[in-house]
Amino acid sequence: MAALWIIVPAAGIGARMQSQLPKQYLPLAGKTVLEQTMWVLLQAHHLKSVVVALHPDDQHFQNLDVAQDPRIQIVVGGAERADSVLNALLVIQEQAAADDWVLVHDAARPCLQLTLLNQFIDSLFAGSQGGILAAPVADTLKRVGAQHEILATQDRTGLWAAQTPQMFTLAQLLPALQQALAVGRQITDEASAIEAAGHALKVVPGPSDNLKITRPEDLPLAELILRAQRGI
Ligand SMILES: Nc1ccn([C@@H]2O[C@H](COP(=O)(O)OP(=O)(O)OP(=O)(O)O)[C@@H](O)[C@H]2O)c(=O)n1
Ligand SMILES: C[C@](O)(CO)[C@H](O)COP(=O)(O)O
Repeated sequence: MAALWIIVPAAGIGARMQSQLPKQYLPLAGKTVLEQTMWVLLQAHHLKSVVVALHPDDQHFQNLDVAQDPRIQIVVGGAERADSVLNALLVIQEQAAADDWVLVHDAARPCLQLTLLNQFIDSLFAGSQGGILAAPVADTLKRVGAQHEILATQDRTGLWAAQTPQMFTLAQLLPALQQALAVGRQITDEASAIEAAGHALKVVPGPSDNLKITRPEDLPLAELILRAQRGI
């Protein structure tokens, strides 16, 4: 029976957050951002293990209660998010079965609802095609220059904003990511590598509240979302 491995890229420095602490360790609804994310992921269907990619200098994770969960493994992250994911995949490859699945979810997306996570997993698990959560773009998109001048208004027909989780078979994801990085392709999500490798994938409509905490104003919004979701 195939199993699910989860990768949590958590090795970023959160520069856009402009905070002393890396954003994954900022307080959120009584815990840290990362703990809120891990609380959901550790309840995933078919879960075998969660591999968390940490910054080489991370001194925070070891102090979290969740770090004691025996299903969690730690790997050193890389220079870019894709490098962190690749490092985790190489650890998983040593332990996984050929038909196992890998789900990647950003540490910075703590508002993913458990019911949605497991619906997403169950919708893909019995098939062979991977998939991503995404939401159709709702705003008019402008291409803006360095002086904040409008360069063009982009046609947003058919444009969706990719989120995480993104889930693919290990057999597809590892070689696709290795190949994309080897040729210097700009990889900002796993689907980019899968697309470049010519694999089909499904887009599963995701909610607009599955936000990625990126800038300071995102944290109070995430607090409101989580407290509303969990009744805290
Ligand atoms: N080398 C990196 C860079 C990012 N990430 C992780 O990838 C997720 C999404 O990346 P992003 O929101 O860009 O986080 P940061 O890179 O920390 O933010 P910034 O770009 O503002 O520094 C985050 O959970 C982050 O910790 C990672 O594991 N390894
Ligand atoms: C993976 C991702 O969250 C999908 O939208 C996004 O690409 C991460 O980008 P970042 O610049 O690493 O935050």
